[in-house]
Amino acid sequence: MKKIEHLGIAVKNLKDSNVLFEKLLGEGPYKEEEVASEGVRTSFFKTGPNKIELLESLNEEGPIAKFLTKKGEGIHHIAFEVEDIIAEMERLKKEGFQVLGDAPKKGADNKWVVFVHPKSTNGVLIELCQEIN
Ligand SMILES: CC[C@@H](C(=O)O)C(=O)SCCNC(=O)CCNC(=O)[C@H](O)C(C)(C)COP(=O)(O)OP(=O)(O)OC[C@H]1O[C@@H](n2cnc3c(N)ncnc32)[C@H](O)[C@@H]1OP(=O)(O)O
Ligand SMILES: [Co+2]
Repeated sequence: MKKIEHLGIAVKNLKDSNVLFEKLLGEGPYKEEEVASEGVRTSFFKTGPNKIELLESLNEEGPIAKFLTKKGEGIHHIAFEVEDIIAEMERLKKEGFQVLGDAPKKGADNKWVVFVHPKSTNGVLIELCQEIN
């Protein structure tokens, strides 16, 4: 794994949280993007070399809506950038992690993404991502 690519934070209201994080970080989001396949609207902030992804649910059944109901707002996942997402999926499966799905999906910010179930990673949802060329 190359580095932590972003931290994902589940929020109830993206507009309100954009204002809050702009106050916190001193700079507004550099982009907003809807990812219909995940049922989310996202905004991205830069903090030095690091990124924060805020996630608002577009529906009442998706992963962010469920997370907000069960746990409330807060850190939802850690995303790691990888060189070869397919190879990394296979490596993690062999190590006994529960990789979700058979193939990477198109995520936000021009990335292929795949997730690892939090039940197999000490309660932390992990995202692997690779830049789409
Ligand atoms: C914008 C695209 C992309 C990007 O480019 O960056 C994103 O970041 S999208 C982010 C949103 N998408 C996802 O989270 C997809 C992956 N998640 C899933 O597939 C599901 O959420 C899940 C992890 C498989 C859980 O789904 P499910 O079993 O249907 O729902 P439950 O809500 O009942 O959860 C079961 C169990 O797991 C706990 N849980 C769920 N989410 C998390 C989490 N983020 N962190 C820690 N724990 C989590 C949940 O609390 C339940 O626990 P128990 O109640 O103890 O059973
Ligand atoms: Co993410």
